[in-house]
Amino acid sequence: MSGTSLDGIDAALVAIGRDTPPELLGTTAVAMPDALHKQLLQLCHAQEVSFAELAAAEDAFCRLQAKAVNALLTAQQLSPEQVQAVGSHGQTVEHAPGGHTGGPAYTLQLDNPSLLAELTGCTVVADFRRRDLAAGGQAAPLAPAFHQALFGRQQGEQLILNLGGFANLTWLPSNAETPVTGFDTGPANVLLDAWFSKHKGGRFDQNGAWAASGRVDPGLLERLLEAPFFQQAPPRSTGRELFHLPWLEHHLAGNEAPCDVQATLAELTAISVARGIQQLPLTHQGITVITCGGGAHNADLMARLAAHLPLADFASPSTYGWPEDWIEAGAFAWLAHQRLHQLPGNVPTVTGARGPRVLGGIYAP
Ligand SMILES: Nc1ncnc2c1ncn2[C@@H]1O[C@H](COP(=O)(O)OP(=O)(O)OP(=O)(O)O)[C@@H](O)[C@H]1O
Ligand SMILES: CC(=O)N[C@H]1[C@@H]2OC[C@@H](O2)[C@@H](O)[C@@H]1O[C@H](C)C(=O)O
Repeated sequence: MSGTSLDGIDAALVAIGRDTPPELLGTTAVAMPDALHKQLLQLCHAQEVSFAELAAAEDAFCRLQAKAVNALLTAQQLSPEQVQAVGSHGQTVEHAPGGHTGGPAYTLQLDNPSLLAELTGCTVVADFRRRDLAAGGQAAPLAPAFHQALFGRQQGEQLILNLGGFANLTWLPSNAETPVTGFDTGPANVLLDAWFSKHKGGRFDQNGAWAASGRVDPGLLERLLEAPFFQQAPPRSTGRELFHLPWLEHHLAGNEAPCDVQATLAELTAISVARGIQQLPLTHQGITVITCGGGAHNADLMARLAAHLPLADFASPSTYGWPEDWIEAGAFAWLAHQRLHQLPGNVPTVTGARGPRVLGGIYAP
């Protein structure tokens, strides 16, 4: 798994049984080298791109994935034959489930599952999003089905929040008749990372310390919250094509202190997540929010969220044997398993697809 933050490849070894929740057996993270990070970031925002550039980025990305998989196999003393399959999400570089200017809907993940199969000797399952899109869905978020497999056996309703580059929610109601709900709430870390990198250098604002040193600019916050995405009803998903640095800069008056902008961006994430949660038909507001993704490590962001949701209780998925950084990688292992067993991977009430669909294609070793 590599998410929208472009911070690296997360490889998770997962045991999936029929009657037990998926179990995390081992993990390996490989950081994204600066050159590849820059290359992929440029592609995400490019107006024009050559096939050679696309191929070069995809190749480098795929080789990094293979490095992560092979390191995990070595660490776990496993041969490729002992692994049923590798689920490869690929790298999202553009996500346009509504199409652009009247064009067809698309979502683009750079990936080369054939090369990954060749470099690892494993069966690879890939291209998870496009079947949901073909069935009229948003192709995202896909994690809710996995959240259901992982947390759905607990008593009562469950709420899962992912704070990655973008934020998404999954609500598992206690009543099996009530449909599972899930949607993207907007940016989580993507703007925080971009603004931090521009003004301070480095990839991210450790623990949100810089944001915590600033003051929220209410005018700027109001202007940012006017983005049509925040008013959109689910099913909804988003990405870097809506929320990016030039979008932020367009809303600046020009005289803001950079740390105040950072504080405002953190507040934007917290408010948009809180509003998403407040829209859910929760049976009680004192719900436990299982929080995963890198943003769970950002103390400033978590404090802001707690301030907007005073009755909620924030918990780590570690309680269930899954530390916050491994849920998404686990989701794509589980989705690969679903594909191998011809089982659906999407939740139509989440993505808006016409029905359950078996997601992805299989690439033999
Ligand atoms: N200690 C920390 N303090 C502040 N922020 C952190 C910390 N650790 C991680 N992050 C944030 O989390 C981000 C990475 O999160 P994660 O790996 O969940 O994103 P992703 O999987 O790429 O995103 P997505 O879920 O959108 O695909 C970093 O870019 C950074 O902004
Ligand atoms: C198109 C795409 O890659 N979307 C990501 C992104 O990152 C978070 C959020 O936006 C979510 O919709 C999705 O990722 C997770 C893994 C998902 O599909 O559930």
